[in-house]
Amino acid sequence: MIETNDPALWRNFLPWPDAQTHKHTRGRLGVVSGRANQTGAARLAARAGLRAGAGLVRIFCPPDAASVIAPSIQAVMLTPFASAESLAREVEGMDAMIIGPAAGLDDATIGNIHVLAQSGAALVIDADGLTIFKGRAAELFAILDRDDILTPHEGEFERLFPGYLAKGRVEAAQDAARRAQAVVVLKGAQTVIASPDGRARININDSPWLATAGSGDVLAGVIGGLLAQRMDSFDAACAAVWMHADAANRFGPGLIAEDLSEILPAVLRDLWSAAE
Ligand SMILES: NC(=O)C1=CN([C@@H]2O[C@H](COP(=O)(O)OP(=O)(O)OC[C@H]3O[C@@H](n4cnc5c(N)ncnc54)[C@H](O)[C@@H]3O)[C@@H](O)[C@H]2O)[C@@H](O)CC1
Ligand SMILES: Nc1ncnc2c1ncn2[C@@H]1O[C@H](COP(=O)(O)OP(=O)(O)O)[C@@H](O)[C@H]1O
Repeated sequence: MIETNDPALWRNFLPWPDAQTHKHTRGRLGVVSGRANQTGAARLAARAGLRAGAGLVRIFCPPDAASVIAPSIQAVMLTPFASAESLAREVEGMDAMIIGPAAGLDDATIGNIHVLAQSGAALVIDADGLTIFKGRAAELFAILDRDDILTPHEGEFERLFPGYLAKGRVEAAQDAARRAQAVVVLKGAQTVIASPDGRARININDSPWLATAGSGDVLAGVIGGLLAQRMDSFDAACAAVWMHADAANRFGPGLIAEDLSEILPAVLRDLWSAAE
């Protein structure tokens, strides 16, 4: 069944803090950064995750990237790691992890995804985290859980699910979610969100102003922020896609990826006011 993605479907499941909440109970989100010259994408995702309400957000970076990232973050925290084994130790206790934005197309990214899949955190896998599995997608699908989320644009989708798009975007995303046994967010005008149980929603508030570098990294961050707060993965993906597009529509001309996280509070405020 295909539904139109609408706040009425998930607004009452959005996570809000209450008097008993502290930052650790609100949800811990981690983002894996690329090397020193590729850190912007992780920073965009981390800030968006914090804005989406994760209580604590930490970037995990290769050692050479630490001195680049440290001066450009404030509330977001930073932990360098030197190997997949050390990443495995450092991410203990994380509720959700994002990997892929500018992660690097090398074996280290594959090794890092393998250890994150064992970590107990819900995963958002985007960008290089998808592309690196071109020609070996079964290896990725074998380690995913049903609460993990893949966020391909059409180019990345074709690398993991060759030929599927010939059936049309909705059927392609549904088949992909069944094949991967994970939630699939097929990005683009009218983003399709598909669950491994066959449900699918199509987003219709998309904004062409989102066609700008880094906007997908911000979407990964919003999804991760909601996941870290233990929102159901399919609903979190639907909510994040709608909120991301709503932020872009509110900003309009001149939008760059950095703007999206700054508009998010207004989007959240309206959803909070309307929650029952
Ligand atoms: N501030 C940053 O540090 C940013 C880093 N980014 C990262 O930079 C790395 C490389 O990004 P690239 O843009 O080269 O990689 P892509 O995989 O996005 O693009 C490579 C090729 O894929 C095809 N493609 C791209 N988008 C498509 C679409 N929507 N539909 C169909 N085909 C499409 C095009 O042929 C393109 O040349 C990624 O890891 C990405 O996460 C980007 O997210 C942009 C911002
Ligand atoms: N023409 C468009 N209309 C609506 N949304 C778009 C359009 N182009 C891109 N987007 C959205 O912008 C984001 C781009 O993500 P992505 O391609 O991963 O970019 P990046 O890798 O630069 O972050 C996605 O959320 C996608 O749905």
